[in-house]
Amino acid sequence: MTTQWEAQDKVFLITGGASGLGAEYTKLFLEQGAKNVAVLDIAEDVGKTLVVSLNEKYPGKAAFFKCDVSKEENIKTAFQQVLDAYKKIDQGVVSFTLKGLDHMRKDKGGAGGTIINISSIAAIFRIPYIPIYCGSKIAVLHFSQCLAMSPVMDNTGVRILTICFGSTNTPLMQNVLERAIDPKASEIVLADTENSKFQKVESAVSALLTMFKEGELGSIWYSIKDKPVRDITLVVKRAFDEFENMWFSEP
Ligand SMILES: NC(=O)c1ccc[n+]([C@@H]2O[C@H](COP(=O)([O-])OP(=O)(O)OC[C@H]3O[C@@H](n4cnc5c(N)ncnc54)[C@H](O)[C@@H]3O)[C@@H](O)[C@H]2O)c1
Ligand SMILES: CCCCC[C@H](O)/C=C/[C@H]1C=CC(=O)[C@@H]1CCCCCCC(=O)O
Repeated sequence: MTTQWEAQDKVFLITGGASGLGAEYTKLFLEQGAKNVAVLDIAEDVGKTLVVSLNEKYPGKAAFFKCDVSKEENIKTAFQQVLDAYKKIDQGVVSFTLKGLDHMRKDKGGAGGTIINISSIAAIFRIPYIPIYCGSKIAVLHFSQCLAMSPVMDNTGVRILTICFGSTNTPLMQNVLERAIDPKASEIVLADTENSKFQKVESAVSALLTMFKEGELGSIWYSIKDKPVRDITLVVKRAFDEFENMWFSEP
């Protein structure tokens, strides 16, 4: 029987938590009984407005911390502010893995818990008009995959999970045509955008919750087209095993 993880009484830290999917995870974990949720985001006004509205329903449970996750100093400062406010962080969503891991790992006095990294189908599909985005998303996937391997993670008590979402209806998907790297790409983008079935935000959020409750350390999940979330760890592992076996089989 799979262990069921619960959000009840846990402290969450969510980067990019002011809007889009991050804001929905914030709401989700409060609904699930989180003790506190720290929302980190670069967008101060949006983040503050969100926590004001959440605190009406969950008094004192949500707080906003301004943080640009592309800046190491910002991450350090925001982390310290969250720890000063809540004393610990035991669950985190997205892109702060090494800093988060350092605070959370049991072998360094942390509370253990879960780190969820948000990847994308752009990590496992080759999409020619968004190469930088694809590169960054496979980096998230591979970073998480390597980090979760034995023996490095054996004593940390931290569960690393990764999810690959397909197109999901959030602000990220607005004005996409303007963001293709090349004007020649626009037609392909348009066709792709029209053909691809954007899933509902609720489907992505429900997928994330299932993964949070059931996911094993190092597992990788796939959520597209409003379908039930799937654990794709073995599929990804098989691909990498094949390359590694090619290397090991050479004399
Ligand atoms: N929407 C999709 O189709 C989709 C699909 C797969 C993966 N994803 C991933 O899900 C995550 C959230 O996407 P979304 O669709 O909710 O996007 P979004 O644009 O709606 O929201 C992103 C949030 O991140 C914040 N942010 C941006 N740069 C930041 C920075 N440097 N520091 C701190 N905060 C920053 C923004 O202010 C915003 O609140 C992203 O990692 C995205 O790649 C989205
Ligand atoms: C030029 C954009 C074209 C988008 C159409 C594409 O079929 C959609 C891809 C989304 C599917 C999952 C994602 O993560 C993808 C989200 C893509 C977001 C791309 C942002 C790129 C950027 O602004 O740097």
